Amino acid sequence: MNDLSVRGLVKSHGSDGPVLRGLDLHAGAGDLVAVLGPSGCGKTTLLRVIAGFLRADAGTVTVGGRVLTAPGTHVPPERRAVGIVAQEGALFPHLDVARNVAFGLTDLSRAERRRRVAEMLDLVGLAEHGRRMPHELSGGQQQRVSLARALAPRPALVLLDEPFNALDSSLRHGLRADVRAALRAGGATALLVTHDQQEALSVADSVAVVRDGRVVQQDDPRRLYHHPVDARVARFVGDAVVLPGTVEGAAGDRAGTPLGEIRLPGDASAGPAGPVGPGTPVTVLLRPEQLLLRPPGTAVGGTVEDVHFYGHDAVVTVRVAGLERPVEVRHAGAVEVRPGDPTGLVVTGPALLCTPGAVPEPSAVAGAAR
Ligand SMILES: Nc1ncnc2c1ncn2[C@@H]1O[C@H](COP(=O)(O)OP(=O)(O)OP(=O)(O)O)[C@@H](O)[C@H]1O
Repeated sequence: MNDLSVRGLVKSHGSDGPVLRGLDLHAGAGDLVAVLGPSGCGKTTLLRVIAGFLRADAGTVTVGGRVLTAPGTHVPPERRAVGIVAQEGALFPHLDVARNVAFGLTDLSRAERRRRVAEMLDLVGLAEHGRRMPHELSGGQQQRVSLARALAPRPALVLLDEPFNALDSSLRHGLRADVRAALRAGGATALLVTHDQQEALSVADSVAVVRDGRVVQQDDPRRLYHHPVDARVARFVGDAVVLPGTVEGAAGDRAGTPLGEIRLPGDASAGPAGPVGPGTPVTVLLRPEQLLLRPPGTAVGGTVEDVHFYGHDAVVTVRVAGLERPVEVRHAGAVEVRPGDPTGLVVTGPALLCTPGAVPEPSAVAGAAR
């Protein structure tokens, strides 16, 4: 079984401090794991170490129990059985599509090679394009060929480095789903590097969030979104509404906030600063979709400041007494309110996170910067 295990990986480029600082990551056999992190956090460095293009300073990489990188061990890239899909396809421009896909199939007979190429082109929906040259293909088609080429030699692991980056958003959406389906059908374990959280959440079986050269949380997409380990992860994988609050109730399981009383998540009473008792100031995070508009006078009152219509939904910003900045409400369906209208607001479900202490500046952030 081709599971990938990365343990304690350390890597510096030259004399600068390490880019990878003891990174741990796991991908089950056949899983697609997204590596998500901001630009410069070390995602490409991680892929290059796993592919064997870079030597690690410390740590191990194993695939299916086979040690590829470890102290004193460095299997060369061509012997790792790792397929790579680069940012812009990187097809050989002088070879047609079929020859590009056949490139790594040197061990097969001519007939077997032809069969495998046809199978791979079929898998990525390009069965009729074998004789085309790369420059005769769209960007999305080139990425499909690149995936077919990577999968053709039946690699144990496929590494995809921001493969949809150069494509426009309508194309990205369709290609993501096709790539995911092709990877599943091909049965390879895959690591997809991206800085796009929607991409990570929508295609991956699990998402590893990288920060400062380490994986700070690896979880399935739903758990990551609903149970982030800290506020930075919460705000990196989605928009957040940040509110000041005060713990209430003998059990310390609720917080009073300018948006009313909010239930705290299960483990909130033992935050990083220790047990949080009644009266303690806290910072409460919600997802914008937890806020609902209600008729004025029936809930916490506010004033509509702005309405941004996006077709499938609208974002309504509402000013509420006690909050320095307006909150954003994601509203599905017809939007009846206009700037200046009074409105009511309710919070559904428990807080996403609760941390002891006052809200860091700015004090109410909706759609936090990533
Ligand atoms: N060959 C190199 N020599 C020196 N520094 C490097 C080298 N390659 C990368 N770096 C540095 O290492 C850090 C991590 O780079 P890396 O490309 O791994 O990040 P990334 O997360 O993939 O970024 P991006 O999303 O922008 O591609 C950056 O600060 C980068 O400048």
